[in-house]
Amino acid sequence: MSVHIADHPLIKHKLGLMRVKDVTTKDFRDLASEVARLLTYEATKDLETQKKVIDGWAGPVEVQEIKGKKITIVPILRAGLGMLDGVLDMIPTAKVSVVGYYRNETTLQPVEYYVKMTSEMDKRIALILDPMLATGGTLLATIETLKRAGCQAIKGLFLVAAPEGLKRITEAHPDVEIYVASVDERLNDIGYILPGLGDAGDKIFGTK
Ligand SMILES: O=P(O)(O)OC[C@H]1O[C@H](OP(=O)(O)OP(=O)(O)O)[C@H](O)[C@@H]1O
Ligand SMILES: O=c1cc[nH]c(=O)[nH]1
Ligand SMILES: [Mg+2]
Repeated sequence: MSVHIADHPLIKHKLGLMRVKDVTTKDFRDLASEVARLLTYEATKDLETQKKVIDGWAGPVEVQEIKGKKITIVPILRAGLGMLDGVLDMIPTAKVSVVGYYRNETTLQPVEYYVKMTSEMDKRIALILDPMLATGGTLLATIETLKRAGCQAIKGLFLVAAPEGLKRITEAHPDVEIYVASVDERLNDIGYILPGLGDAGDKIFGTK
């Protein structure tokens, strides 16, 4: 399955708090980070582990360690930065590959303004972070950039997605695994998700 809708009570509760009209910047930021942490737990459930023997306090002991591909976290500027701390709390050794897109307000097309990836993208699992998956244009552009860099294993973590954007992504890239706290009702006529969160970037950075 490529779309995983979170079914955890803590995620539902925290997302509900983020939807409050007058939520403060601090609360929105804290909650974005907390939900990102919980989504990371969901998105890493299928990582393989391998056994190894270490020196424990009472002698040799068999433990498990993560095996295989290393992770690179890919926050999409700017709003994706609001999820980065939460994900790094869970995967502190991950390399971070940053991509920057803003959505043209009239055409809703993504405009790329920054890309800085870590080395050996072909050997890594990419974990894309963005609070919002609306028309899907930004995610589509990000996936294409990652695939061009050789990345073969891609997952994306989102707080809220619109059905229209999800359909677009799953049709174009069925191999990409999407983890989302909520799939909302629809897009409005200016490309915002309803009921959604409003402008997530502005809420995280306190702009507007
Ligand atoms: O699915 P789409 O229709 O492409 O829309 C989603 C994008 O829009 C928002 O970014 P925005 O352009 O507002 O930039 P920002 O993060 O700098 O606020 C959001 O954080 C996504 O990146
Ligand atoms: O609802 C939306 C859609 C795009 N970007 C946002 O921040 N919110
Ligand atoms: Mg924005």
